[in-house]
Amino acid sequence: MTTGAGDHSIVTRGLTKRFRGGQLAVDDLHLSVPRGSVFGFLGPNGSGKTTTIRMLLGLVAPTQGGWDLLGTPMPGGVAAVLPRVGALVEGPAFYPYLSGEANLRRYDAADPKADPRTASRRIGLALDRVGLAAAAGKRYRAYSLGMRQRLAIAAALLGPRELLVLDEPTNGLDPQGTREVRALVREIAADGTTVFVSSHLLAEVEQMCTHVGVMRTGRLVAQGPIAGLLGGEAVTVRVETPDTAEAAAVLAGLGLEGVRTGDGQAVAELGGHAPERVTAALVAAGVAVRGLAVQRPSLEDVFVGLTGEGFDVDG
Ligand SMILES: Nc1ncnc2c1ncn2[C@@H]1O[C@H](COP(=O)(O)OP(=O)(O)OP(=O)(O)O)[C@@H](O)[C@H]1O
Repeated sequence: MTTGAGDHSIVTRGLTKRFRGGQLAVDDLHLSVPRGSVFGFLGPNGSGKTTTIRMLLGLVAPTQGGWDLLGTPMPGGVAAVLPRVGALVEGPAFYPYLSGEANLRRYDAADPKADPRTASRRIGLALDRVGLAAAAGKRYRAYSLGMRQRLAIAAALLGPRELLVLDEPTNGLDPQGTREVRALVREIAADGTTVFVSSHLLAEVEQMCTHVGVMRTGRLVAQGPIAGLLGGEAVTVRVETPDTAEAAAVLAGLGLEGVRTGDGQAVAELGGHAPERVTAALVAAGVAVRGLAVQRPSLEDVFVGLTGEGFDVDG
């Protein structure tokens, strides 16, 4: 199926960045971020995520390649498009002794494109959107880590946005703050804003995103809907038993594929078989079943399958 530019919030064509020292930070990137998606831009530290985001926002010039934001070729369209894009790349510096609201006022006043006549309304909406309306008058220094990051996201939402770009928004947060930010990202997406969010945490992307692009040393090794990437991996059934040969025979007899044994286990691809039928067949054949587990593929399995390497899942 071919898709028009209007279906995608971000499209890049061979986007490449070589720094002056010769470092190839981003290498021939072809990204397609569908409108309405929560797109997880996943990769270990140093894989080129921030450099890509900086190029997308026109903060650093690519060495090669082109890109569209919201259907408009860049960098020519920067002035027209950027007001419709919210971004959190390096968190804005907030004043500790000012309230959240006063900080947003200062931030907004420093933006020459922002209309001061609508500032109060826009600030109110942004605070409300990130769940800080009740804490708007509190000093920033009294905010929790999660509240601080939500205020930074509010700063990116001081106008109606079609696309929100967040660079590692949960970095440095405590577990509570991380949960708050993840929930907020999902809410913003539910409002219809496309969210492009970078992360080095597989589990986070798996929980928060509909789509993923996987970076490895400057190259995009996979992209697409998470469900599609996971769908390529088999669901397996793992039987713990002293009778591995008998169990394997039962699994093969049921028509399961990829049957293998070892280490007190018989393993096979579950295919379309119901786990309860498999269990019943094993028991009926007199196999001593100590345990039976159905393992669904995770994004980590997909990642390891793609790159042959593990991933720093815990950050
Ligand atoms: N201004 C620069 N000059 C030279 N090299 C740079 C510059 N900025 C980034 N790099 C290098 O480019 C590579 C990609 O860095 P980048 O910050 O884009 O990765 P990242 O995936 O965002 O990682 P992190 O999460 O650690 O920021 C790294 O090897 C980095 O050292």
